[in-house]
Amino acid sequence: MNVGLFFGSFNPIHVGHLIIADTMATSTDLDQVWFVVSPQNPFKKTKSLLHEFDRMDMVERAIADNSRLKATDIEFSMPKPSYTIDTLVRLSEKYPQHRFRLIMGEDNLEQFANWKNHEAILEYYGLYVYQRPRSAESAFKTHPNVRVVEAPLLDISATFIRERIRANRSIRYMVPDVVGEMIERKKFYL
Ligand SMILES: Nc1ncnc2c1ncn2[C@@H]1O[C@H](COP(=O)(O)OP(=O)(O)OP(=O)(O)O)[C@@H](O)[C@H]1O
Ligand SMILES: O=C(O)c1ccc[n+]([C@@H]2O[C@H](COP(=O)([O-])O)[C@@H](O)[C@H]2O)c1
Repeated sequence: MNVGLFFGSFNPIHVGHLIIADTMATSTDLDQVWFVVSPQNPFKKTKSLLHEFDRMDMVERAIADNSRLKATDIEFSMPKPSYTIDTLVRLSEKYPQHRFRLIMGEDNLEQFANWKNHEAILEYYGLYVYQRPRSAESAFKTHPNVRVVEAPLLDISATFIRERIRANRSIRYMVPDVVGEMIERKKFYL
């Protein structure tokens, strides 16, 4: 199977993430998209970052009814901070039957040259890039293993959602109902 990997904190997962993942899974040769939930980075501890198990739980609930979307907690047991190339290698060892690619917003291409072994990521895995509202042109877009995929632009972020919750404002339609209910029940981000 061709599997696209979508990395993130998902604090919480929102419609911006879900629409990209579903668009990638249904308009390319990717058979599935897996959300790779990043653990708490020991160097980047922020008060609003929920425990990794709670973020994973929200992702799993959000995608439960979509057979093309999956989630993995593989980085929870890896040395922190986890480098993307190490996770790609680990996943390829664990699932030799799958071919993994990296899904990335155009904005992340700006820093991509500084990533650990980014040449190996390009050569052995490849990138599926989607447009973002604000991002500069990147030379990586013309690389033979970089594919630009058309997807809707949704200018929404987990930061914006957390701010709305703290201000007691509605986040309806910004996250799936099951995620909104869990956030409310567990009093997350208040
Ligand atoms: N609205 C969106 N549309 C497309 N991609 C997004 C959107 N929001 C975030 N992403 C991308 O999804 C990946 C995971 O995102 P992340 O979990 O950091 O969410 P976030 O909404 O950017 O969070 P935060 O606001 O807390 O930084 C990142 O590569 C990020 O660039
Ligand atoms: O592997 C790397 O060198 C690397 C460097 C910076 C970022 N990343 C990955 O890119 C994603 C977004 O990172 P950040 O720092 O913008 O939250 C996240 O999944 C990181 O693991 C990866």
